[in-house]
Amino acid sequence: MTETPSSLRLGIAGLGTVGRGLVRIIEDMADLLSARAGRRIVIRAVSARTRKRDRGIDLSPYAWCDNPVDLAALDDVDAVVELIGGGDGPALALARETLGRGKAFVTANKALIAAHGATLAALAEKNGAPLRFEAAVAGGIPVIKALREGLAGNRVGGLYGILNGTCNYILTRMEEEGLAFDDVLADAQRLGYAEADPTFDIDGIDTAHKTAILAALAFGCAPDMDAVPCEGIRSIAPVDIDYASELGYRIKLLGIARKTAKGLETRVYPAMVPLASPLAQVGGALNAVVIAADPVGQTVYEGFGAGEGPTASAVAADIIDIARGLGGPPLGVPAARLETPVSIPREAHEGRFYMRLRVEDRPGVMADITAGLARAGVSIESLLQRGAALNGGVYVVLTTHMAVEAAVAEALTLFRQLDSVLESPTMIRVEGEPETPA
Ligand SMILES: NC(=O)c1ccc[n+]([C@@H]2O[C@H](COP(=O)([O-])OP(=O)(O)OC[C@H]3O[C@@H](n4cnc5c(N)ncnc54)[C@H](O)[C@@H]3O)[C@@H](O)[C@H]2O)c1
Ligand SMILES: N[C@@H](CCO)C(=O)O
Ligand code: NA
Repeated sequence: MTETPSSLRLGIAGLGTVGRGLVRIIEDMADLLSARAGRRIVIRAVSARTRKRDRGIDLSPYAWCDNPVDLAALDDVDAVVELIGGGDGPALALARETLGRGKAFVTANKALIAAHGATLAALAEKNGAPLRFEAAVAGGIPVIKALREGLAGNRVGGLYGILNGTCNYILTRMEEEGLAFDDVLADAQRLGYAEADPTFDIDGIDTAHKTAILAALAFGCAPDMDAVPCEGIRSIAPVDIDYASELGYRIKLLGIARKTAKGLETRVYPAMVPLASPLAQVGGALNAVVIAADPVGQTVYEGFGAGEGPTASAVAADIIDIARGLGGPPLGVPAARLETPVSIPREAHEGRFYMRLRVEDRPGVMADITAGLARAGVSIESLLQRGAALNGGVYVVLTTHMAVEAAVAEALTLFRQLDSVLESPTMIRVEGEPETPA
């Protein structure tokens, strides 16, 4: 008689959007999951802030822990799933306790992995405990697996990602419906896309967490938030969305990681991407990642990066991997072999730029602007002046050829000193597509 493998017994911490979704998948798809995993996947215990809340799921079959960290010590829990959130606090304590005991740890928490990914990976490896975090980046899109496994036979040149559903949803509705930023944010929060603190979404911090993790997997380094200068979408005005479209672009919040001859550049900023590029087609709450690698070339991944079902499905996939006994270093290479790359500073970034200035409509103003650009060493690609702008003056909109960010910053400083420039100029970076390694 063949022996039936024992079930994989879970403790789940956090029963909010993702936790509830995971309980539903495990209950509703039990047979399919066990067929794929080769053993039953069962929930033994759960933890959340309040026990009584109506979540639309029956928790009565499961043991309850007031303190999520207690899940790790339960004898009938083999793997802990952390769906609380936060870079420190109970999530970190639970990760340390679980991995320290040699048990598997699954999380959707990008803040945690971005801050502590390397030390947790080292702890996991030391104790022979699996550590998985597919849902942490681009939710339901299997992009962690793509980088760690599917593309393992490639050298990555660069990757661009639309990694925050909330921001993409806001930018899309602003463009399509001409709505104000604040009205659309409230809708994204209602739909369960936004972080507990939505400033993490809007100010690009969530995208920076995810970019740091993708960079680590792509380039074999520790996730490093300090190396990801980050700007969000608060300052994106409807007028820039319109000019972008006129110039053949669409504005997207991008997480970027690319290796150049000078080092590794990781950045988060809203950028104009060509309308014909894959990222420009990604609307609403969808996420997408474009990876350029050698020898495979460009690969594109798109899908829902947030929301109950998509995110929980990625957590379920990690659990199945653990049940199957799939191992390997959590960050693709052993923690002891993670490199510390030279990080390209913000001001050394080379690229193309869009600028919009509201200026007085009188002779000589255009000459002042072009003189400022010449003094800073920035070459103009296109320059256009538009009729009356709000509150008097006219808009001058220009794009540059390749320029160094420090030079563009100098030009902007010079513009601010001109009497004819009526408000602080707007600058948005212009991107193409990631490049395969030279
Ligand atoms: N919502 C999404 O679409 C999404 C997508 C990808 C990743 N994530 C990540 O998944 C994680 C969970 O997100 P969410 O949207 O489900 O959050 P949520 O706010 O909906 O749920 C959080 C849960 O954690 C519980 N919790 C909070 N503090 C706790 C504590 N001290 N002890 C025990 N339980 C505690 C809460 O009671 C709640 O059940 C976060 O790391 C988030 O970044 C979310
Ligand atoms: N707040 C995130 C959730 C997914 O990580 C988003 O909007 O994409
Ligand atoms: Na994912």
